Amino acid sequence: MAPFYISAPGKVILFGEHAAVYGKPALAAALSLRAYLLATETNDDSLRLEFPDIQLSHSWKLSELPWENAQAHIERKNGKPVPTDELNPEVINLIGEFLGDIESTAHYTTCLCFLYLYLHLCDPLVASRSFCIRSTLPIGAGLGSSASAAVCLTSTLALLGGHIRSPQYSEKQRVSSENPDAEFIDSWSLMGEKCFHGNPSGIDNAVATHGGAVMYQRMLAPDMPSVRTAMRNFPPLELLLTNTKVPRSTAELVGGVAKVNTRHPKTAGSILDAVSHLATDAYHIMSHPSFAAEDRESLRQLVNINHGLLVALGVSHPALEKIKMIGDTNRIGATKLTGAGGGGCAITLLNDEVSHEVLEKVENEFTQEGFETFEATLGGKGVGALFCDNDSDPEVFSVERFVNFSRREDIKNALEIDGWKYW
Ligand SMILES: Nc1ncnc2c1ncn2[C@@H]1O[C@H](COP(=O)(O)OP(=O)(O)OP(=O)(O)O)[C@@H](O)[C@H]1O
Ligand SMILES: C[C@@](O)(CCO)CC(=O)[O-]
Ligand SMILES: [Mg+2]
Repeated sequence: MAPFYISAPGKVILFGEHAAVYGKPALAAALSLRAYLLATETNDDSLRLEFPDIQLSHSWKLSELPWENAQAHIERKNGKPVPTDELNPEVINLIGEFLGDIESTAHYTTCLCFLYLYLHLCDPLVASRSFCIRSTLPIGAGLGSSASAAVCLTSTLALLGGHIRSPQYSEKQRVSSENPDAEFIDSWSLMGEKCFHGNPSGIDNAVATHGGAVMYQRMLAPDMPSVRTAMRNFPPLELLLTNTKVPRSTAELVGGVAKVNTRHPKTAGSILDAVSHLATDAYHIMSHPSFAAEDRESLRQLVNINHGLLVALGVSHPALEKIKMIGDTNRIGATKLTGAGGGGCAITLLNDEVSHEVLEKVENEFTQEGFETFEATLGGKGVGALFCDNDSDPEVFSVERFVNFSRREDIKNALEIDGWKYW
């Protein structure tokens, strides 16, 4: 199969992060920053991962991977592998011996995610390949980078394994609003997210798959499907996205909230219920056909309340509080952490008519603190593919060039081109 790209967006959680893990509703929107995966055939008996964004280059001999042994433990329905509530322990054990030489947690979880999805979705008869991922998203910053990577890996391996068709078929199906291939990608990328952080709600991979903006609610009963409500009239929001650049792990932060919930169940329960109410209120406000100034003011109020509740759960960070303090001092709007917190990004819902001078002053203060602000739009496309055909510029599909891009804008300029098709 000729080289091809898969791309999936990151996300911004507007309301409801962490509460989403406990089955409360949360609102999130696709971000215009994305992950891109280039799949190319190699002429040796290997599967090669080139993930320069996390300084990972790793390969396995295709013939040595336990594909056959794994099949005995994989449930299939109509020939397709069935996702499970928990990671399949037998398959995890089989993978374990192929990860022994990997020390860093980020490398380990990424290789675990790849091998878990490969053994379930791909087919060893697929020629040996190289898989390279690059992101215009900041990694580990609360913008869904793990989910966008998981959706890229899932879509690539499911396409190679014959479990989904290329997206031009889905474009025809969209008329019937059925999109089995996108649902397959969504459900299997959740398995990928489980490799990254154990107990994901599914909101990140849902947005990375389907794009747009959603109210999402995980159902806690096993086998109960989550509820994803597309927000069709997503209102234009003036948002500032600021990265503290403080590294952190979603797995650890989600684990920290679980400890609070175990030690103080009633208190934590009241906090999570309050987040549930504000997320539901925000959904109704954002769904108003005539989204007006008082609606924007109500949303900013809910942003401040949501941030306070996340502080109470212990997932803020002094750098996030610094962003909030600078923003509040200059009255630019309402600021909250987004994603798992503990560092990473904050979003500010800007006040109406904030002057350019004030915004420039604030952004200079952020820069002096070592923070990075992002221009980004919300509500864009979900997972898509770009195939190399006779009319394609071979340079676009050069692994060498793709691996060596050193700036986000180089990736963006090279790949925001015509020809992409979306599931
Ligand atoms: N471009 C990439 N290449 C390889 N691995 C990646 C890439 N982007 C993300 N990852 C994997 O995802 C991990 C970061 O996931 P994590 O869930 O901690 O942060 P996030 O997804 O950016 O934030 P949040 O989950 O709060 O939205 C990285 O350590 C790495 O293992
Ligand atoms: C913190 C969390 O709510 C969002 C992470 O982006 C975890 C999840 O919902 O999977
Ligand atoms: Mg993540």
